[in-house]
Amino acid sequence: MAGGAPVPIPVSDTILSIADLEEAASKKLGRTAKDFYNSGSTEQVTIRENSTAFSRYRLRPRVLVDVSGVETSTQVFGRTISFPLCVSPAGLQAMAHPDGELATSRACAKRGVNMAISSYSNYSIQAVRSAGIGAGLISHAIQLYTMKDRAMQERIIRTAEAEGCSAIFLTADSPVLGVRYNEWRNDFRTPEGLAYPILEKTTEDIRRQTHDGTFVGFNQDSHSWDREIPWLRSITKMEIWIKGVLTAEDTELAVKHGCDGIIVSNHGGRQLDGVMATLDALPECVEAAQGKTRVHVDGGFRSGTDIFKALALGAECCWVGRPAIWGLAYDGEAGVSLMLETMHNDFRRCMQLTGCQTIGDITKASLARIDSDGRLKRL
Ligand SMILES: Cc1cc2nc3c(=O)[nH]c(=O)nc-3n(C[C@H](O)[C@H](O)[C@H](O)COP(=O)(O)O)c2cc1C
Ligand SMILES: CCCCCCCCCCC(=O)C(=O)O
Repeated sequence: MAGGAPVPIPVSDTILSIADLEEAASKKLGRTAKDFYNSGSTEQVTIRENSTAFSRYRLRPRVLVDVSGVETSTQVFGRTISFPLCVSPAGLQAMAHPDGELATSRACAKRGVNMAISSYSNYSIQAVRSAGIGAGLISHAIQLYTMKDRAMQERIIRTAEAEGCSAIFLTADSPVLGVRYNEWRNDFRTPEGLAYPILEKTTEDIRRQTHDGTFVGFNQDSHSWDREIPWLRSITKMEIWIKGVLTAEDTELAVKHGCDGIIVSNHGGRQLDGVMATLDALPECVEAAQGKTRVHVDGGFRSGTDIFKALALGAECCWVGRPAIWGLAYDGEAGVSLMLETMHNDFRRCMQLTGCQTIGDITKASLARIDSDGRLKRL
C-alpha cells in the first residue's frame, strides 16, 4: 500500500470475482435501480463489446522471473497509488447504499487509489473529500459536464479547488443524454430523500423531471473545444482531463488544447450505442497522444487481467464505474473494499504469472491479438 498503515483485507467465501459481486448486488437492488445502474443505451451493443473486447487478446507470459517483490504501484495525479485502478465518476450512489459516495471515498482511500466525484453525487464535494481524507490517502477529481450554467460550473470548480481536488474530468460525450430504454419503460425517478448538492438541487427538484429532462436542462449542446478548454484553463490550475475520447483525432485536439490527460471512455455504453469498445479505441488514442498527454481508460474492466491488457496497450491507469456500485449495493463501504481487493489481488497475481516485477515491465510484448482469421499475432 502506498504510504499509511496497511488496512485489513476484507475476504469473502462467496464473492470471488466481480461477476459474483454483480450477481449478489443485483439481487439486492430493486428492479428500477438495477436496470438504471446495469444497462447501457438502446441495443446494448457497446456495453457488451466493452467486455468482449478483452477476449480478443491473449497474454504472453515470461517464466523463471523472480516476482517475489512484485510492485503494483504507479502514479496518478502526481501521487503514488497502490495499483493502476481508480473509481470513475458515477452519479446517484446513495440509491445503491445510504452511505453512497462517502463509502466509496473511504474504501478508495483505504486501498490507496483515487476517485472521481460525479456532478450527480448525493453528497457534497466537502463531505466526499473529508470521508476519504479521514480514512487514508486519496486524491479526487471532480467530474463536470459541459453546462449551460457557467456560473454554477465555476462555483463547482471553486469548491473543488478549495477542497483540494486534483483534477477536473470534463465529460465531453454528453451534450445530450444517451437513449436508455430502461428509464422510459420504468419511468425512472430518483428515490425520495436523496440530495444533489453539487448541482444545487433538492431531491424534489430532480424528482419532478425525468433523467433526460434534467440533462436537457443542465447540459450544453453547443459545446466545443474552443468554448470549453480555454475558459477552464483561464479559471483554474487544477489538471484538466477530457472524459469520453475514443479517437485519434480527438486525442490530438486534447494535446493541442494542452489538456493534462484523456479518459478513453464510452460512458460504460450509456451514451451512444454502437461506438467501439474502449479497449479497441485505446491503441489509436495512445499512438496519437505521443506521450504528450496522459491516457487512461474505463469501460468493462472486471478483472486484474483486464487491467493488465489495457496497460500493455499503453494505458497508464484504468477506472471502473459499475463494480463500485455493485460493491456499495452488496455491502456499503466493505463491498467497495471487497471489489478493490479482488481487483488488486487478481492484478498482482497476473503480474506475477506473466513475469512482471513492475508496471514498467508490462508492454506490448506482453500481449498477442487474435485477428479476424483466428490467428494469434504479436503486437
Ligand atoms: C450508474 C452510472 C452513473 C454514471 N454517472 C456518470 C456521471 O455522472 N458522469 C460521468 O462522466 N460518467 C458517469 N458514468 C460513466 C462512468 O464514469 C464510467 O465511464 C463507466 O461506468 C465505465 O464503465 P463500467 O461501468 O463498465 O466500469 C456513470 C456510469 C454508471 C454506470
Ligand atoms: C430522474 C432524474 C435523474 C437524475 C439523477 C440521475 C443521476 C445521473 C447519473 C449520470 C448518469 O446516469 C450517466 O452519466 O450515465
